[in-house]
Amino acid sequence: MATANKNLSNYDKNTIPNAKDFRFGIVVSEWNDKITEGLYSGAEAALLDCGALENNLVRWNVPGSFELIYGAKKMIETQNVDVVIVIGCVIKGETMHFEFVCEGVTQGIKDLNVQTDVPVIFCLLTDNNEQQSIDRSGGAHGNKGTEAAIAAIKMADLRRNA
Ligand SMILES: Nc1c(NC[C@H](O)[C@H](O)[C@H](O)CO)[nH]c(=O)[nH]c1=O
Ligand SMILES: CC(=O)[C@@H](O)COP(=O)(O)O
Repeated sequence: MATANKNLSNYDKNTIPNAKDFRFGIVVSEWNDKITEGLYSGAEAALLDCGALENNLVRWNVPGSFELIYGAKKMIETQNVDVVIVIGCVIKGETMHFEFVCEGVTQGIKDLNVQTDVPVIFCLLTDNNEQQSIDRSGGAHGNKGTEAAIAAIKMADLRRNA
């Protein structure tokens, strides 16, 4: 189902574990910061709405989405978090750079999920234009940051009970 047919901000709190006992790392790319701040706001609001404590949200900024990989790795190594959310927005330009950044981040985050014991949630927009990013960061299609926060709570709970 395409995002256009699914509001990314809809969730039922009755189906989500309480987040009060979990510690969240959130790594945010500064590239396209109007978009990434919108994604972060959606994620933060959902985490707090589901019981997360403000003091248990650890936010770091990195220059661009490619640096999300290293930022997440160091977050895991040093901050005693139960789960990490990486937030970025990659918008296609004139060259193949878009493809390499998107694939690189995808593979790097996948590797962290395989090689570490902390889930890393993939909140990366990979859009053809800025309007698609606006629509998915609190606009017409909701907020992928909200979606990522809910996934983070569920994965932290799975890890705790596994
Ligand atoms: N074009 C975008 C980038 N490019 C920068 C890279 O992510 C990286 O910071 C650089 O290659 C240095 O390592 N980053 C985004 O997050 N979004 C873009 O649209
Ligand atoms: C995804 C990007 O890195 C992008 O901003 C690069 O733009 P361009 O391909 O026009 O150099």
